[in-house]
Amino acid sequence: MIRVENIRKSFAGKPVLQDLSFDVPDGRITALLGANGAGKTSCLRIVCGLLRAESGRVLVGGVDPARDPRGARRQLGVVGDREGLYERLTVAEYLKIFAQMQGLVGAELNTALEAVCAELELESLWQRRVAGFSQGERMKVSLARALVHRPQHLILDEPTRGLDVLAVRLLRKTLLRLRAAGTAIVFSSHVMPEVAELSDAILVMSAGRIVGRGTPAELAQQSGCDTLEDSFVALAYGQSPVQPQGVPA
Ligand SMILES: Nc1ncnc2c1ncn2[C@@H]1O[C@H](COP(=O)(O)OP(=O)(O)OP(=O)(O)O)[C@@H](O)[C@H]1O
Repeated sequence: MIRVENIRKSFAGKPVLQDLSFDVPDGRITALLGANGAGKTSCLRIVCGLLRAESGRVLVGGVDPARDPRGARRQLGVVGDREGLYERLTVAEYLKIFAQMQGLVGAELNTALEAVCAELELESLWQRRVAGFSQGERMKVSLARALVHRPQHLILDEPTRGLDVLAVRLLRKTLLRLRAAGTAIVFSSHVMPEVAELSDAILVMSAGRIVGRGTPAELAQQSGCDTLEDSFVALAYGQSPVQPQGVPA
């Protein structure tokens, strides 16, 4: 489980996360849904230990990434907003380095590489250099890097950005398989259908705060709206749904 307790963060005196608290349980997919600049990436970077909160605490499987970044990283897979792929390496070389950095060696290393290659359908890319890969191919490699050490927790920052339908389907299939295996998954997005379809719980973020949480049905109840999009607009911006022309509000 990932636990976020009362985290605060400012940049140049401007608060971007304000007393944020939530849990991401094992075997569940949680979505951070928010407009541009709501604070999703900053929040996920703090959970990964890439950014320090000014106050509050994060626990990843009981480990605080601010105190024990290596311990937390062993339990975390991260698909970030910046890909960090090494263009000159083949997929096999690249994933081997990351698996070794996670402490895998010998037969365990080979088994992990074979498994991730098969699960993410990477066979045809395995011996190719990353330079020149499409967006979908790059996402597969990023996801493979995040999963090669079989982490208990997975964090994805806008994972479907720029992907075509087949790549989105593979990602969705992978996340559902991991959820069934008990992985705690949190992803950020502003794509409503994707969030509605994939997540067990949605955290609506606005200006660094959580302004709604629950399933799409629970958010609809909280906001008095019918659709997730209308619920989001009502909760994040305090606006009523747009009425079709000719229909009184
Ligand atoms: N390193 C930084 N220095 C200064 N300001 C920053 C920095 N990182 C983020 N911010 C600011 O913090 C706020 C939240 O940014 P963040 O990237 O967390 O939002 P987001 O919800 O992920 O947005 P998007 O959907 O556009 O990716 C924004 O106003 C952004 O400009």
